Amino acid sequence: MSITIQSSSFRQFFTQKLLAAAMVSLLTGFIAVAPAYAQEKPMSTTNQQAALPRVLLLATGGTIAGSADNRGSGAYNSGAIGAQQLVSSVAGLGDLASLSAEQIASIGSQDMSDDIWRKLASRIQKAFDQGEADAVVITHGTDTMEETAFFLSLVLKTDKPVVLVGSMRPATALGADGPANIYEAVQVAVDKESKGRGVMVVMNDQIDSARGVTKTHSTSVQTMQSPNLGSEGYVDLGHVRFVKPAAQGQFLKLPEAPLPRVEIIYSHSNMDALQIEHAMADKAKGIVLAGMGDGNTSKAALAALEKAAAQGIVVVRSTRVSKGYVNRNVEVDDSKSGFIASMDLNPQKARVLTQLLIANGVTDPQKVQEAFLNGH
Ligand SMILES: NC(=O)C[C@H](N)C(=O)O
Repeated sequence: MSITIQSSSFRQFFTQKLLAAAMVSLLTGFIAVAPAYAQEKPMSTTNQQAALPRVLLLATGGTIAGSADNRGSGAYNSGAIGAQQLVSSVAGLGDLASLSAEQIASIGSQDMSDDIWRKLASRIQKAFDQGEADAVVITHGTDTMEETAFFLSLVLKTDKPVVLVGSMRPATALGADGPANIYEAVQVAVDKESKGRGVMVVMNDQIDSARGVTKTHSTSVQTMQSPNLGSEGYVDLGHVRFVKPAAQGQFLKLPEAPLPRVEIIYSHSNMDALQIEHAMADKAKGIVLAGMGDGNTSKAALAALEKAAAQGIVVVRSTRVSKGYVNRNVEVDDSKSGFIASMDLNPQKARVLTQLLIANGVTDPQKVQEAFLNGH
């Protein structure tokens, strides 16, 4: 909205300049209005365009780009609609920003890969380093959105906003949530207060940090939440309202793909050591335990994990519980066993951080633990 005011006040300013030029010309006896107009007009066009922030939209697929033959059945193809079509389907976007769109991938985010992460990270870093964009918006499936967001937040070196957005209903659905989510994502991306907040997720009027956010519902549009850290803010009837101060986490160098092998092992009653032994035999560089409660598991599994840690495998205790921290040395003696407690990070995010740390040569349990504490 401020852009509309700026452009109309510029028109006022321009009209005044034009009138002034005409009066001067008349007074001096020269018909100089036309040259004055010719001089001023290109300036006005350039300035109006310059007033709009430049947003680079990178499309990766997901339900937000999903298309269904039958509006009622629930079945659809993820990633069927291209970046340009997505952008042009959202009325009013052109008033918010000067947008350019690129297709990075066309997948359901269940197929997200290290290669696409690298592509995304490199493209964004280049766009910022070369001054091509003031902000980036990424359209992405919701299944692994939290992992991509967290990965990017760790490897991008910028204070410019990066916003991930998705939807729970395909673009062809009645009441599709994608267009409103894209509009709000761009609103957040161009908001002055978004600078220095790192990577964010915007969906269903809510703004969440890359570190805090997780998918909490398999089908509802109100799925993205930050159970441990709380939301960063809201988009409230067109107003972007942050409720937390800006903060950015740690930076790790972008490694080559594929990232080191780190397995997530889900804990359950009557658990033996078999899966852990398989991970060790498969040469996993790290194991993240999706433990019970505060990151617990059976005696048999614990003994196997101790063996893994003794062999130099990075062992992180997280939890299968959807809310709460995993703290050090509660029911498990992490200091004795060489384990790392995941703190606020769920297993899938603990895996991303562990992979990046190992790729950056950080494997000492104490150093890994420090990295888990950094930025939460
Ligand atoms: N709502 C979604 O976007 C789910 C979809 N499977 C995806 O992650 O691509």
